[in-house]
Amino acid sequence: MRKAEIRRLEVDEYRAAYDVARVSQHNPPVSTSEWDLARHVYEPGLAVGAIVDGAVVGTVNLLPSQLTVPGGASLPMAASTGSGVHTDYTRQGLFNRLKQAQFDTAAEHGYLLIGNTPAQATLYGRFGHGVSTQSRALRIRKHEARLRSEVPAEGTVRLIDPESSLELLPKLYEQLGPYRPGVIARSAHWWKVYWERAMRAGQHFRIAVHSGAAGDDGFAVYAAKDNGSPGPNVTLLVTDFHAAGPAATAGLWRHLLSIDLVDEVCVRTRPTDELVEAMLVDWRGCRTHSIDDELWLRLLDVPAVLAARTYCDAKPVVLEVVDAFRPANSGRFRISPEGAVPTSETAQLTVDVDVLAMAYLGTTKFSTLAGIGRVQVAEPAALAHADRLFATDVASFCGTPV
Ligand SMILES: CC(=O)SCCNC(=O)CCNC(=O)[C@H](O)C(C)(C)COP(=O)(O)OP(=O)(O)OC[C@H]1O[C@@H](n2cnc3c(N)ncnc32)[C@H](O)[C@@H]1OP(=O)(O)O
Repeated sequence: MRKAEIRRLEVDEYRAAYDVARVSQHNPPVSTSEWDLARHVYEPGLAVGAIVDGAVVGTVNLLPSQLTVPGGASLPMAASTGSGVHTDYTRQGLFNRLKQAQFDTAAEHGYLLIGNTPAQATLYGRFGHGVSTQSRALRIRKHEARLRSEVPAEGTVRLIDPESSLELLPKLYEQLGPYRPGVIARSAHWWKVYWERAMRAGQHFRIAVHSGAAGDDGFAVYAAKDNGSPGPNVTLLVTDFHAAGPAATAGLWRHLLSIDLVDEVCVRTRPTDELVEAMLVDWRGCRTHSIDDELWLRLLDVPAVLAARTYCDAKPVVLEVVDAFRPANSGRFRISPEGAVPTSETAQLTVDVDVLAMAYLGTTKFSTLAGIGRVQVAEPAALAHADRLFATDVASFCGTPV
């Protein structure tokens, strides 16, 4: 078997790399018209390829972003996208080598973390990625979904046309800011690749924008799906829903639940602590379809990432982090309400770097992870302290596919 060279890709190799990733996920090669927008997923120096005889046979890529962490800081994060290896080259260690090169590339460009929403849940743990946010998929039966009278009815909702959304949505999303831990920045390129491309593909999206006293403060994107029932009624599938505050959230729900000729409203990703059930006269009108893994994080610089978030009031804990894939990233830290600093004290708790990713945004407790054997516990009392230190006021939520 010919030995592959692993290296950064040149601009004229991006399209071939994009096709490797697409074909590995059973999609046809990109058309020329689609490529015009899809090419924006590539930024100079961030794509890596496995090359055999001058051809790309495997690839990984990064899209610049930022991650909101507890306390409100935004950290430089690169979103991992466009990964794949040609079927005739799989299981020869290429992806292993590509991931090493991807992590080096991200670190050299100053990214502290990599985030992704992977196609396979069994693949990424070995490379140190862990589930850092979870989201809830909901199904609401429209005829049972009368809102309680106490639900805020302040602002207004207007529909905007897809063309105006190209300018308005990116501005509005940015304006919403770091409103929850887990929210990530969407670059101009993200909007081209993920929004403009879907829109230009002819899908009939409707876009509702909520305005409160201070202006636009939330939006929901939805499309009607034939649900096979007799008659004109459809299912509304909400694919993108962001609102910074309770009034905007309530206003957008009010709009979605008021649309005629609808049997049910399905929303793919909402924060796990949003209690839509309690907004309804009939609690059971809203059902959880699933709780899903959402953003997976790979902490590339553990000291910097731990130092960047705030911690709640609790006794300090000495935490050891083991990174088998990037050993220089391992270390021991004293974590207290004042922050996280390296220490040589004896570790009370020890975790792998993917386990730290699960706890980092407050999504999963150390005590839960210890119960399933993912934390080495030298001092049991430290588990409750770690749970409190890493807790967040609101559930982390991303709501952006990458
Ligand atoms: C958005 C995304 O998530 S893209 C990533 C998922 N992409 C796809 O699934 C597309 C189709 N598949 C592929 O392109 C390739 O098979 C990949 C990317 C999944 C793996 O690439 P390969 O070059 O075959 O992986 P490689 O040989 O380096 O194996 C790396 C490690 O992952 C393991 N592995 C490989 N594929 C899988 C898998 N599907 N599930 C679980 N583990 C896997 C290997 O056993 C190996 O483990 P080890 O280091 O402990 O021995």
